[in-house]
Amino acid sequence: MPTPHISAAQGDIAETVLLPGDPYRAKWAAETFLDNPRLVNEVRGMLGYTGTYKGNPVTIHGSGMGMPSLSIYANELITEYGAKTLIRIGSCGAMQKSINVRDVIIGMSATTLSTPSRGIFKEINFAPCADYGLLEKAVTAARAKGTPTHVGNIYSADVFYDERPDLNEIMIRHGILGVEMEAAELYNLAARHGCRALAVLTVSDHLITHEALPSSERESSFGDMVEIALQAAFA
Ligand SMILES: O=P(O)(O)O[C@H]1O[C@H](CO)[C@@H](O)[C@H]1O
Ligand SMILES: O=c1cc[nH]c(=O)[nH]1
Repeated sequence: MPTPHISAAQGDIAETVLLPGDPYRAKWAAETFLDNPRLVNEVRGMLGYTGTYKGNPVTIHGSGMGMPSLSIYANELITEYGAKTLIRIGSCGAMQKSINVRDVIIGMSATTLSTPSRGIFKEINFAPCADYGLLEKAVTAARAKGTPTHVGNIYSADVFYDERPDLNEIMIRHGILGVEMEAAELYNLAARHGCRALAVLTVSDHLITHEALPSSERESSFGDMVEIALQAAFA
């Protein structure tokens, strides 16, 4: 049954869903890595494609930017379309000197100031964490590809233009690898609904060195991340 934000028919969404923030990354990844990709959603321009990877059905669907947006799509994909494995494929800013632009960061856990789940967790400081099986398979796939990869705690921020530089300093001092804006709520929702979730991120810019990936190089750098996510899902 179509939802307020997804017009796909039942059966048009695969149990495995890759979630980039950017709907055009969904289009590019589906057309580059899937066999027979077809458009299954374009409500509000949030593109979703379903195809196969090595014979396995996969949907690649935009999540939009930020946890409230991701929450809408992940909720509908899980509760109305039966998604079981959800892997975010996103960009992030590096927060440690040992990490370089183009490296991959896999989010073992995700620190936040708040999430859309705050209302139900109340006094509980729930620790959003990745599915270990997916994480292990993603690490194996990344090592096999030779992609420089870092695994650990990430920061899912509520704002891109942060007026609190002291927060980043505290995150850096506590070993946070990188900052992005969706993974924590994806992990919360996966825990609530008995799904598997993981965030595989490509470093697009560096909060300490201020280096940034030129837009001309983004696609080729993001390709490793997509392949790592697909291999983790089906290993
Ligand atoms: O590249 P995506 O997947 O959108 O991820 C990152 O980029 C956006 C901010 O520019 C946020 O969504 C952040 O999480
Ligand atoms: O959320 C994000 C994504 C990329 N780079 C950042 O600094 N923040």
